[in-house]
Amino acid sequence: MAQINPSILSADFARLAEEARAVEGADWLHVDVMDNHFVPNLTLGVPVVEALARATETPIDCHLMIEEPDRWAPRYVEAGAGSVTFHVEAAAAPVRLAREIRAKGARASMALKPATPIEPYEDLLPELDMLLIMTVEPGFGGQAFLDIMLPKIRRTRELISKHGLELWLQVDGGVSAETIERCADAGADVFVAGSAVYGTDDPAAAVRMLRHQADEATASAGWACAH
Ligand SMILES: O=C(CO)[C@@H](O)[C@H](O)COP(=O)(O)O
Repeated sequence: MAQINPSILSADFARLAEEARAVEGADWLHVDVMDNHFVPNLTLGVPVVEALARATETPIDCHLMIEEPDRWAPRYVEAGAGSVTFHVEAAAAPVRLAREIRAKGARASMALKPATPIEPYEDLLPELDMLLIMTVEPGFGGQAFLDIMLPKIRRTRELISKHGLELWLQVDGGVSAETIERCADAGADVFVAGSAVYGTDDPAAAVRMLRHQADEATASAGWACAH
């Protein structure tokens, strides 16, 4: 079944605990950490992730858009994140970092910005639990989905199949009722959605609707999710 991870970046930051609970039933709560260096925006850090982990039963999927992830990612596992994503463009030693995240008890995930190809990282895939393909330039919610990322999603799904991996394939940016089916058809199985969930009157219903759309598209495409 497709996983839907609402992005807290599109929530009301003055009511974070309430907004986190508004999407219980989602698979993971996606938490965007931005440092104003790796991306031109500043959001939240370790203490807020700790507070969110206490506030909701939904596991935390932490996306680090920061410099020096080798130094910081382990702190987010300690803060309670069940999955930690670092950007390969920022990591000094991605294999060592993925192993450290796993050793500390979280799922290890690596993200690629739109201009970063997957092919140089084929040999790293067995070290990961999830690969995140950004479908917008990281930094802000509410941007338009980049259709030109669909071939990269498709090629990544082929690599996952070729190596027989159970790696999850996440997409993030501009995912909505209008775009989720194309992502699922191309091979994504984990979908981050910010404005398409928190921009509605009923975030929990939006999660269910997106999941249904993704599942239908995956079934027609004929490949099976690893979860
Ligand atoms: O990482 C990011 C942005 O850099 C995302 O997680 C956004 O928060 C997604 O928001 P929408 O594009 O779905 O509104």
